[in-house]
Amino acid sequence: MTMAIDCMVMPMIQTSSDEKKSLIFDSSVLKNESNIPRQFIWPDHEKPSGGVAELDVPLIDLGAFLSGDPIAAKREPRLVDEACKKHGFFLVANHGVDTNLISLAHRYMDMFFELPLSDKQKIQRKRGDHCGYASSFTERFSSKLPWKETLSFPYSTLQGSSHMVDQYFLKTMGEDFSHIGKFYQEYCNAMSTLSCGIMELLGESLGVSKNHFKQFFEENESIMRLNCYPTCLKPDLALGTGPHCDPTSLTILHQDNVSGLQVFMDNQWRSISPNNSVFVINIGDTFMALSNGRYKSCLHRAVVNNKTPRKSLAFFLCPKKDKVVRPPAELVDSNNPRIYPDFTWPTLLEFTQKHYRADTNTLQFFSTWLQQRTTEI
Ligand SMILES: C=C1C[C@]23C[C@@]1(O)CC[C@H]2[C@]1(C)CCC[C@@](C)(C(=O)O)[C@H]1[C@@H]3C(=O)O
Ligand SMILES: O=C(O)CCC(=O)C(=O)O
Ligand SMILES: [Fe+2]
Repeated sequence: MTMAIDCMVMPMIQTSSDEKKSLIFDSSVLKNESNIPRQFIWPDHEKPSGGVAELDVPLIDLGAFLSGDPIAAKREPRLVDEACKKHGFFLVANHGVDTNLISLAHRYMDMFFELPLSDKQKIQRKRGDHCGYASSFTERFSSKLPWKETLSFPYSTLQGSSHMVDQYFLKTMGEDFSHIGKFYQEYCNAMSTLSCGIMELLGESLGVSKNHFKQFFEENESIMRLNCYPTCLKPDLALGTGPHCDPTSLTILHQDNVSGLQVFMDNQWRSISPNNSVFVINIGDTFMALSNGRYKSCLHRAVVNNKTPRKSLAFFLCPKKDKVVRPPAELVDSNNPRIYPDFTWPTLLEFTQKHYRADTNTLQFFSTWLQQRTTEI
C-alpha cells in the first residue's frame, strides 16, 4: 500500500507548550469539575453518542479447544476466523487463569490509583517512553486528551527477566511496592501463558500450523497496562480513551464491572459489556500485518460516565524485539500479495511514541514512514 508522501498530513504528536505544561490531570480534582478543561472536549464527530447496541462477539471455550475436544476443535477456530475477519474481537472463557489472581489484580490496581498524585508522579512516564505513570498524556498531546490515568510496565519472558516486573516496581516505587510488583509478575506470567493458547487457536483459524504463531510469541517482550477512568461530570463531551487501533499484536483485556468499551463496526459504535468471567481479546496492528491483513485490527474506544469510575487491565502481547514481522508463506500468494513491509515491533513502537498518535491509520502511515526512512538511509 503506498501513499503520496508529500500530501500526507500525519496527525503528529504535538510538542509541549507552556499552556500544556500547566495542565495536570489530577483525577481527585477533575472528577468534581462540571466545567471540564477544553483540552478534554472531543470534536463533535468523535463525541460519545449515548446508548449503543451490543457488538456480537463470539464466546470461545479456549480450554475445550486446547484439550482437543473434537467439537471445539472445529467450532472455536471457525468462530474466531469469522470474528477476526470482521472486527478482530472475541471473548475467551475457560481461560485457565485463577480467578483470585484476576480479582487481586483489580484490588492492587485500585490501591495504586488511590495513591496521592505526588506518589504516582514519582514514576511519571518520560517523553518518548512507553512505561510509567501517565495522567491523560497532558505532556504529549495538546487536544483530545483522554480522561484517564494509566500505569504501563514492561514484561518479558526472556532469560533473566523472570523478575522484570517486580524489579520495575521496586526500582521505581521502592520497597513498599515490591509485593505489588511480585504479584503483577505472576499476573503477566499468566497472561503470557494465555497468549500462547490463543496463538495456537489463531494459527488453526488462519489455516497455518498450530505452532506457527505460538512459536513466534513463545518469547515475548510485552507491555502491561492498568487503565483508570475517573468519573466525569460531562461524560458526553469527553472520552476515556480515544478511537484507536492497538499497534501491538494481541490485547488481553479484563474489564471491571463498569461498561465503557466500544468497537467501531459497520459505521456504528457498539459496546462490549463487562463480564468478569471472560477476557476480551482483540487483534492489534502487528498481528494484522502478520496475517497479511486477513484479520482486522479495529477501531475501539472507552467512554466514561458520571457515576462510577471504570478500570481495566490490558496485557499487550508484543514479539521479541528482534523478530521480523512477516506473514507466513501460506498467507501470501498472487491473490493475496504482501500488504505491509517487514518491520520489527520496536520500530512501530517508536513510531507511536515519537511520531504518530495511534488511530485507525497507524499501519498505513507507518509503512510510508518506514519506506521514507529506508530511502533516506
Ligand atoms: C504501544 C502502545 C501505545 C498505547 C499503549 C500501547 O501499549 C498499546 C495501545 C496504545 C494506545 C492505548 C492507543 C491509543 C492512544 C494511546 C496514546 C493511549 O490513549 O494510551 C496509546 C498508548 C500509548 O501510550 O501511546
Ligand atoms: O479500557 C478499555 O476498555 C479499553 C482500553 C484500550 O483500548 C487500550 O488501553 O488500548
Ligand atoms: Fe486499545
